[in-house]
Amino acid sequence: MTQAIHKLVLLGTGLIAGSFSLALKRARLVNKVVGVGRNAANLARAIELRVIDVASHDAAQAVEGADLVFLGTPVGQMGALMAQIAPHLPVHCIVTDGGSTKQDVCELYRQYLPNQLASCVPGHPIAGSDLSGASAATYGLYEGRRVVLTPLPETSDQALETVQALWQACGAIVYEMDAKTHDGVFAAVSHIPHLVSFAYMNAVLAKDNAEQCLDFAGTGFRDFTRIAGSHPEMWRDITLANRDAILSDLRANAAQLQTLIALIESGEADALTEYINQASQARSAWGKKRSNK
Ligand SMILES: NC(=O)c1ccc[n+]([C@@H]2O[C@H](COP(=O)([O-])OP(=O)(O)OC[C@H]3O[C@@H](n4cnc5c(N)ncnc54)[C@H](O)[C@@H]3O)[C@@H](O)[C@H]2O)c1
Ligand SMILES: O=C(O)C(=O)C[C@]1(C(=O)O)C=C[C@H](O)C=C1
Repeated sequence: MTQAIHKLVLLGTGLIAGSFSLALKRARLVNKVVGVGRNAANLARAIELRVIDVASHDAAQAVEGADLVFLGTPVGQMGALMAQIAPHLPVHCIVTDGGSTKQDVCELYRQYLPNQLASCVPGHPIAGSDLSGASAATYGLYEGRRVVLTPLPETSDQALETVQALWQACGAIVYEMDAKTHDGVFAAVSHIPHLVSFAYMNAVLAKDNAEQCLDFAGTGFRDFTRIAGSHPEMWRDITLANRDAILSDLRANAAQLQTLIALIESGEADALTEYINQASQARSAWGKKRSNK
């Protein structure tokens, strides 16, 4: 059982940070939550929904007296926020984040918080949705879900153990990974599916009868494109931050499409069946394995 946090500050009060706050409140592990944001209506809604207790537009002032800071903005905003809070962070305050990419965020900790690295714990919850803002925050978002921490060599055992225990109190299962491995894995199984879904959606929109196509779209379309409705700024930042791994995997995906085109052009039915069968078996096995856990 970890000690309760007296003051938690959310830098960015949206789905990810808000759900962290709600889960910790439910576990009675936090006394006061200050939410920092750019959007007054979102902050007002966060107070209404009890996601936060106090709203602020001033990150530097908000972190005074904090014992935990959670960065919950798109990754492209995190450097500027770290720079703002650096001179105001209490000595033992732990700083963590929920950013979807980790090599860039680790580099930002080094650049902007060089004297506080022992208290910095980069992290990434593998849970979320296509919805955003404080009103999308839910108590149970992290229950049974994975969280990957990518500690810096300087991160202290005490800071790491505290963040691990807080995520566990949210119901999450915590793993550790180095940041490069993390970014490679999540390029393949998170970033590429989103980008392919955006590209596919745009391909449908470019058709002459796009409206008619969308009108008749069924559950296959719905399942494949849910994530195309995700937040543009967040996905722009992820894509630019993890450029190399994403480009390499996007090219591999384009090569698969070329293989598929060649199979269809040649009319090789057995080879086409085998191509689809390989994917189908692997997806079914993944589904069974996950539902057993
Ligand atoms: N959505 C997901 O499925 C998911 C999953 C895991 C991790 N993440 C990561 O978590 C982070 C937050 O994502 P989210 O889904 O909660 O987004 P969100 O849009 O719900 O919340 C982000 C909040 O940050 C605020 N914000 C942006 N720039 C700011 C700034 N400079 N100062 C103060 N506030 C600012 C926005 O107004 C918004 O309220 C991102 O880094 C994202 O990559 C998202
Ligand atoms: O459920 C969704 O909508 C998500 O896309 C969540 C999802 C993902 O699984 O790819 C998105 C981004 C992350 O950083 C982590 C989780």
